[in-house]
Amino acid sequence: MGAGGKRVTVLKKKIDKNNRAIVRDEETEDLLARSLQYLKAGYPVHFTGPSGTGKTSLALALAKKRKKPVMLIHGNHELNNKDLIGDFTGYTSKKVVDNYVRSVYKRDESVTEIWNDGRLLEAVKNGYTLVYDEFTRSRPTTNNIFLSILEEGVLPLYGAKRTDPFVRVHPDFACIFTSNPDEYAGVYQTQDALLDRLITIFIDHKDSDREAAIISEKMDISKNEAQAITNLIAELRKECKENSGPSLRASLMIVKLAEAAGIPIEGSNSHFQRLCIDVLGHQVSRCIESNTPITTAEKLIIKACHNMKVTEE
Ligand SMILES: Nc1ncnc2c1ncn2[C@@H]1O[C@H](COP(=O)(O)OP(=O)(O)OP(=O)(O)O)[C@@H](O)[C@H]1O
Repeated sequence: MGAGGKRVTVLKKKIDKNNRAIVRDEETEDLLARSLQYLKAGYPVHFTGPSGTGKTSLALALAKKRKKPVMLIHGNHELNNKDLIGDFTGYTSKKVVDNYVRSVYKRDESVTEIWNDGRLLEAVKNGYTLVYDEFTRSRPTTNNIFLSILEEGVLPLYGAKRTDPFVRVHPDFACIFTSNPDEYAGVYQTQDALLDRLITIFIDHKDSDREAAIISEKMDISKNEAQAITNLIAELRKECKENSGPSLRASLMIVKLAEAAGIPIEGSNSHFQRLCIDVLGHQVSRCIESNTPITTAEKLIIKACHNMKVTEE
């Protein structure tokens, strides 16, 4: 009891759940510091690794460290030079009719095309930090433009009907790429010339202790509950083929959904098991070798739930 007989309530640390900032443990800080040095020296940095390991979050955190405006591009098959460099988007017309002197009627009409800078041109011209997320999803021919930027320091204005054939890259311009190695297969192998010019850092799944520390800091659950969930995920990941399986993203989803539905973090609870199957079932079924992947995945998840232990604080 507190002073005056009143019960003193100890509130858990208030966490802003909408805060998208990453939790920076020592290894993350070190990685960001090294990457910043590479950017400062003029080399583009490329984070590659399995899905959900935090590549995009890291790229954005690194970009923020440069304290320059950040431009974000998502790689996709449809992306083309017009999106990157810019395009004419229409016309403006100006008409002046001069009838001041009654007998004289003068009509002056001009039409101008409206040009809109593409995202890459804007970033290159103004020295922004460009984050090119999942760049291997774009066609290699689209990404070729980066070779001129990185090699010659110019952005060619292909087909832009502009008077200048190119724009010089602003000295403050920097580029951060992310990709998932699974997506290099097939046609994307031809991105090798570009990959050769990047400092590529592999971002793997963190061990369950690091993941638990991130979750307990980001979400309103205890360290031990977070640890129990990341252990469960790590156990399932072991069943998966290399570099696949559920990620930190799945752990975060389970915590968020359990909290929203008032489900306790308890492996023996049937609602918790159901939630885990919904969040993890499909992903686990795709990463294991089995003739009946869905049933096997469900069994593995239930087993991992039964093995789950939340140690007392
Ligand atoms: N250090 C961290 N601190 C807090 N949250 C993190 C951290 N790293 C990753 N996350 C969270 O994990 C989830 C996945 O991160 P992110 O989207 O950056 O991964 P990714 O590797 O880019 O995934 P994908 O390849 O699927 O695009 C996000 O919800 C992100 O907020």
